[in-house]
Amino acid sequence: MPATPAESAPVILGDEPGSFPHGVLAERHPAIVRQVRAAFPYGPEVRDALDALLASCADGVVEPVPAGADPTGRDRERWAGWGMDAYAGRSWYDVPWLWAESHFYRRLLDAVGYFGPGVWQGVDPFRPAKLAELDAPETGEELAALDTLADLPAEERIRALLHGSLWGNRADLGFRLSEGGTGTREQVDALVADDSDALWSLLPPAGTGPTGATGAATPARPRTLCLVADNAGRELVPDLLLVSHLLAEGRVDRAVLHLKPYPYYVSDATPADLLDALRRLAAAGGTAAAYGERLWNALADGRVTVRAHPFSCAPLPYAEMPDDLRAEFAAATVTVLKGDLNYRRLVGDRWWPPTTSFADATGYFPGPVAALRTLKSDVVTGLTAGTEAALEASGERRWRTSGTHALIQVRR
Ligand SMILES: O=P(O)(O)OC[C@@]1(O)O[C@H](CO)[C@@H](O)[C@@H]1O
Repeated sequence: MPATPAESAPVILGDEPGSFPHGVLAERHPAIVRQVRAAFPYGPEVRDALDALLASCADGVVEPVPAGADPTGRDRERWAGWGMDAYAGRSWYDVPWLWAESHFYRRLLDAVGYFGPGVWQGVDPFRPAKLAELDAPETGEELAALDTLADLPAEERIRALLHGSLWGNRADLGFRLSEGGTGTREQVDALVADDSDALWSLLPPAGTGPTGATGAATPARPRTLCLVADNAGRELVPDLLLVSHLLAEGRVDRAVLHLKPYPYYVSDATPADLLDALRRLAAAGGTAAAYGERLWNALADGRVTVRAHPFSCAPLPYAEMPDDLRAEFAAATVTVLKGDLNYRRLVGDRWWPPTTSFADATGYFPGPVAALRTLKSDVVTGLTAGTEAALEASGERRWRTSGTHALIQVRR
């Protein structure tokens, strides 16, 4: 029997040396600052600001967003609403880890002058890394492999596309900084939970209606997929292929792509990254270009829309989402959240017992919801006791954080 979520599951902090969250604050963040410092010929002012952030990573504190720090002038107010007053002046290590990480990316963008005014306004500090990945030979190979999909039976084809999108989540540039590798470490094709049948029951092919939780057919209405994207490049590309395929099969009539309003967690996809991905699909030729063209047309005629909601970069769980976002998700046939960070925000960044029911943890979500995620942090719910025991017995100590395992979880 899965456990029921207890409000008391402790919120994850980064205060325990040797833990994964502590390592992110103490090692990953400084590595990111150094990478950004080397990415562009920033002048002395930016370099000094980056050095100050680097020093702060070791023993600094949360600092309020400077007044007028963004062109809209609303960000300071937003951060106040997101808990800044409670956390300003406290150590990075003593506030919720999710909050500290999000604050780090906001501080980094301030340091590089992203919010301007000035020459660096709007320049994505992670763009060189994102483009290198998009233009890497491996990306070309993955896109060329798409040509062979046509030979597969329809069910296998869509499964391959779903798994491409799922495992594309390993393409997380922040994660690779920590792993110190190229990301080519052998992928253990291990799903710790697989509710893909439930996902397809929500999105059956055209002409067949979706079934409700009881299995009964639900009345026909335009089917809308909300895809809350994660990383750009080698994750966004397979996400787009999946969306294009779902449109082609009439499994969805519309899609809303939720992207980040500004660079975040190194490689999270922004609207500019979407354009780069479409460009890459077009350049690939063959089947990939055809998939890309279909998506281009759907964007042009409004069947696919793009959102970059400020809450997408909020340091809070989705349980605290604002009403306008709640209404959008409520109207969707299903909302698919990609990746590890979205998963943490979906179920709450807490030390849940792994057998906590996913349905209960996401019970607040305003409509059917699915998570496609490789495991890159300690949070996990919805495992059976048997799966948890097998993982613990496997001898693979870092099954929660190494990205070798993945899950497809659905709450209808
Ligand atoms: O959301 P993503 O791209 O799948 O992963 C984000 C990530 O790399 O960053 C966080 C640590 O910084 C963890 O949630 C996770 O390991």
